[in-house]
Amino acid sequence: MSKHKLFLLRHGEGAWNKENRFCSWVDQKLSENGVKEAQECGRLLKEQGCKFDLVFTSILSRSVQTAWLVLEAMGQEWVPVAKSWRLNERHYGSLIGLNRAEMALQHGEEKVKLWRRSFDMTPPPIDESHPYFLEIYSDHRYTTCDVPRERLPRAESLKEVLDRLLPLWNGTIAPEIRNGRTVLISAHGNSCRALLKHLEDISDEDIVNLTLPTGIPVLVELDENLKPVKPRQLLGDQARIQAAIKKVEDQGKAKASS
Ligand SMILES: O=C(O)[C@@H](CO)OP(=O)(O)O
Repeated sequence: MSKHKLFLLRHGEGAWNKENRFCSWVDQKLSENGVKEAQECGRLLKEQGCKFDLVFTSILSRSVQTAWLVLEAMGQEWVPVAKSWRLNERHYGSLIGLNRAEMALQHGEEKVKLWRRSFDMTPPPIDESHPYFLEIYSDHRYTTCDVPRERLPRAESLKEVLDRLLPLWNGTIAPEIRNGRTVLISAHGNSCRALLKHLEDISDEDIVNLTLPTGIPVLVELDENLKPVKPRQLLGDQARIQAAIKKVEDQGKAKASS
């Protein structure tokens, strides 16, 4: 029997989702469309009568901004929000800033799909010569993490995302849920995929086929052991959701940028 409701949310569209560049740890804000998606999500959750006790976000602005907009649209601005780098988007290493469609042209769509969606492939690490290295590692936010800056990742597979996310899940989020709190996690495509893999025990092979659209709340109903009692539900208009998933998948199709 369902005992707990957990809501996962990939932030609304960011400026680089639109430009089709790997964004990862670069701190892009939401696009105009992303703002609308987050507000729409809040309206939908309000309509469904959701009441949150606690929200978790990453320390990237697009996930924080999404949480604010959702809570504002729900009239639940008072709900406490906790932030952790452990919910950040996957670190895409030296791929950060590159255009996915151009990468598919150069390396093939299969390779880009593996980089984007496989469980244990780590992209080449970022180094000091990378155009976004300084912007990321000199940012004050990374001095506030529970690991020293030198030990923060330089690239991550989905498996490594799950490894850094699990201490937050097991140590903080899961106990709150067990205590009866209704939690919203406003995070990123790959941090949500990693958590879903863990909760639903998705195999390394099958996780390749899980893509999450921006701004669509995912409801996971859990039993007292925090095991899902039914398939996850992506809330909203199902035709729109399928189109939004296809849009994200198509970002990896080969195309020269104009
Ligand atoms: O750019 C990123 O960091 C992520 C999410 O936007 O990209 P992808 O969908 O390719 O994993």
